[in-house]
Amino acid sequence: MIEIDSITKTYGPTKAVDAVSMTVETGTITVIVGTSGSGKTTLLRMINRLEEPTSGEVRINGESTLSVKPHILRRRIGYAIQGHGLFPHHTVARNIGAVPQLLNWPKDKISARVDQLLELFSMDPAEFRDRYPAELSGGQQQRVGVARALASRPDLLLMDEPFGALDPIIRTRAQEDLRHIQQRLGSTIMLVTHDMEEAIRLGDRVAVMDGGKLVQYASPAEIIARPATDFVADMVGDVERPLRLLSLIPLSDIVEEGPAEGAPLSADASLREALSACLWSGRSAVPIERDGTPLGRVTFEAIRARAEMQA
Ligand SMILES: Nc1ncnc2c1ncn2[C@@H]1O[C@H](COP(=O)(O)OP(=O)(O)OP(=O)(O)O)[C@@H](O)[C@H]1O
Repeated sequence: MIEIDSITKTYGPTKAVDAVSMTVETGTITVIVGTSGSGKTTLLRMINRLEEPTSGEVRINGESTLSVKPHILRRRIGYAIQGHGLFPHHTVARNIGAVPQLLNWPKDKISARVDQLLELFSMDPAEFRDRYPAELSGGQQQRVGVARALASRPDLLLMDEPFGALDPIIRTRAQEDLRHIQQRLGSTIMLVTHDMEEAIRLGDRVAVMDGGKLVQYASPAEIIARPATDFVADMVGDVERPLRLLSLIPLSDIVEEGPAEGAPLSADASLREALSACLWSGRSAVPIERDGTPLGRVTFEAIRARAEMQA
């Protein structure tokens, strides 16, 4: 559990972060979202002490970060930033293994961990472990950057706009990968973005920052349904509200018996994805499966009925 206790950072007259308190449960994704200059990055960087707080404290599993030397703390906390920050002259394997190596893990354990992470990120180890960053696509570089941050099984992974540089399609894929991997590994992640869509898609909890203050800290559903301030409501935006709500509901909620044509969707996919599939292919229903086993179908009508219920 991460406890952020009334943490403040002032730069001269500017309160970059103003008495923010929040508790993050182990094994969850918390997304910090806000406009430019709202203090997101400063808040994140105070957690691994890349910035020292002016006042307040962060505790990780009960232990104050102030009682741990910053370089030791940063080995225990993964950090991934936009543009990945890979070492250009090191191979993919050496990049991913950088922190385990600092921690003196045995070579074969590092090697096994590198291969496991590459596989998790859908990159064949035989093909990719000896390549250099320049020999990867932008999306692959980003995945290696995240794999590196996860390599030593950190207590916590901090991510600052990790997908900011990716085009929208790769970005969605990268978000799905991260969700999947986070669930597999049970990691605790705090991620900064200015994109509310990303916050809602990824976050178990969403923290909305405005002018250095935490204005709302709640589940995505709560943020959408009951924005605490006009600022939050603006960030959520009214136009896409029904679609955003649909993106929170898994297909398993409304799956029914019966046939449907075409490519199946996973029961964990959202109603929004099923709606897109129906509209894109002109189908009135899509088949649903879980791990390859057919479960039934979701109909366009059922999605519409559910959207009306939510509105
Ligand atoms: N080293 C610094 N010296 C002075 N002021 C700073 C410093 N770092 C940040 N600030 C100020 O603190 C405020 C919050 O900055 P921060 O980078 O945390 O915002 P942000 O929400 O991450 O913004 P962005 O999305 O643009 O990165 C801004 O007003 C910024 O100008």
